[in-house]
Amino acid sequence: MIIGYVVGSATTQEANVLLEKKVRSGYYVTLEYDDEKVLGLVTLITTGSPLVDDNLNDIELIQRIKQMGNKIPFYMKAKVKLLCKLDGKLSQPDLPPVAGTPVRLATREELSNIFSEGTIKIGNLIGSDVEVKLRVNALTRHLAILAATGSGKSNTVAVLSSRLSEINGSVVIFDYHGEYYESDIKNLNNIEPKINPLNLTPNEFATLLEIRENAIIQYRILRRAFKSFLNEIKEKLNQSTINYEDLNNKFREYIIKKVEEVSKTEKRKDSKDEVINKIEDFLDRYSDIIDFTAGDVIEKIRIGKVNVVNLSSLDEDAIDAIVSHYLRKILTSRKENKVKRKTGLRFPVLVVIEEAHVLLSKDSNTLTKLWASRIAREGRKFGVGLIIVSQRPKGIDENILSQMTNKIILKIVEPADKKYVLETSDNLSEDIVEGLSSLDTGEAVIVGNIVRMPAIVKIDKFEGRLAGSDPNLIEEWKNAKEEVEEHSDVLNWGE
Ligand SMILES: Nc1ncnc2c1ncn2[C@@H]1O[C@H](COP(=O)(O)OP(=O)(O)OP(=O)(O)O)[C@@H](O)[C@H]1O
Repeated sequence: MIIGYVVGSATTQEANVLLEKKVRSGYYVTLEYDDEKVLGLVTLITTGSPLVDDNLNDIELIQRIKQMGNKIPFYMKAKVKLLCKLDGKLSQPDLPPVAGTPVRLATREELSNIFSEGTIKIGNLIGSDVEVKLRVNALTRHLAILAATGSGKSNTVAVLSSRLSEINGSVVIFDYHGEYYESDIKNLNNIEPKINPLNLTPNEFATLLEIRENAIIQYRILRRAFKSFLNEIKEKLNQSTINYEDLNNKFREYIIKKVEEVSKTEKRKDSKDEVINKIEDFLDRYSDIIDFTAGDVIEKIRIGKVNVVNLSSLDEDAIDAIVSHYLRKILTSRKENKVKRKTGLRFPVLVVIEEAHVLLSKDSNTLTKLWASRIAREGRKFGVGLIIVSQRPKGIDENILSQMTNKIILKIVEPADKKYVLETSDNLSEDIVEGLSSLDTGEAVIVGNIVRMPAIVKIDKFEGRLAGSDPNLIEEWKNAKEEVEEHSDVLNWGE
């Protein structure tokens, strides 16, 4: 069905179309010219009138035209981004369309050949029943899910991760707000956020204490003390002269005693004191995640599951400690498996980091950012993919965001966010980014190797229940009031 004709000047990237049928931005069209069929994407719709144009300043003239019962003539135009030739290879158009070239809505078959070739369905092209299926193997080149608050990030994560688990995928979600932990996502595997010091290397423990390797004396003291502690404990455990619960209660005392011992040969006392302060501080802040009875984090990750680490009860520093520890263990364990085959994590993992503008902030050096950067650089070779989620893209570290080859971008309104997303993406164009403000909830632009062409998609609604959604205040007040009235003899909340 012809919807209009090319007018004015055009390039191999873009053409303007005078419409005779109504369409909305996000629709796909085809143009046949130069013996080729070219796929286009409507990125902007404008209207105007040859009679009542911007120069008209006389309101009475309009009123008189309306009073004579005449309709004011108007036109609708579409800006069309030329995507590719429908030649199987989806190559770039060699020539622009000339004025008068007819423009048709792309057919279901034309669109299915491009967008329905992937492995897992994420939704449908906007305004159509053409399924959009993602090419899952491309996820090792990482993915960013970006959107303003309330636009559908969590829904997208839930749909994506549950469908990945249905094809035996292994996803680890660091659940910042506890939304997935209590949800009814299929194949859910909840993991308690614990770290067992016996599974830490001295370097890891130093990193958790934020003792950097360039703090040479402190690092040396801690490294010696922790190694000596590990050797002694492992010996006692072999002789079963100590139990794990006891360790949980006496860890602080044991490790500080070791620091005192190894520091005897050190000239500078202040370094020892600094190390003890960092240990005290660490255990004051992280005591609820240190657990000698906890197994190795890698052993808790299951294949074909959505492995959710509930971080909602922890503060930002503890979250950083846990997430960085997991990232480090996952990357090193996958490397181990690649080299030794028989040991280490035996399957690829996709790791979802929410609140990426906090944990991967461009303005701070979190422990998580250190390892997320390594995974962004090296993870592809070892089957570790990052999926970062944020409602404030401009707060994310530029190097990390620019390595997220794939993007699912829902509604973004803030100009600074849009500009930053455009600057850190080499597969997004200005006109597509401009259109982000007009997306409705659950509508997204998907770009990168996970799709063959930029896709404007209505993401499927997650069938299950996600926790963490906004509380129903009226409902909760009503229930609480009824409870007080029912038990007024024992309860006197808020009276
Ligand atoms: N694809 C969709 N189809 C229909 N409704 C959707 C879709 N995605 C999200 N919603 C609805 O929009 C609301 C917000 O969704 P969601 O919590 O996923 O957004 P969010 O960006 O994660 O929000 P926040 O930033 O607050 O976490 C929810 O009520 C959800 O049901």
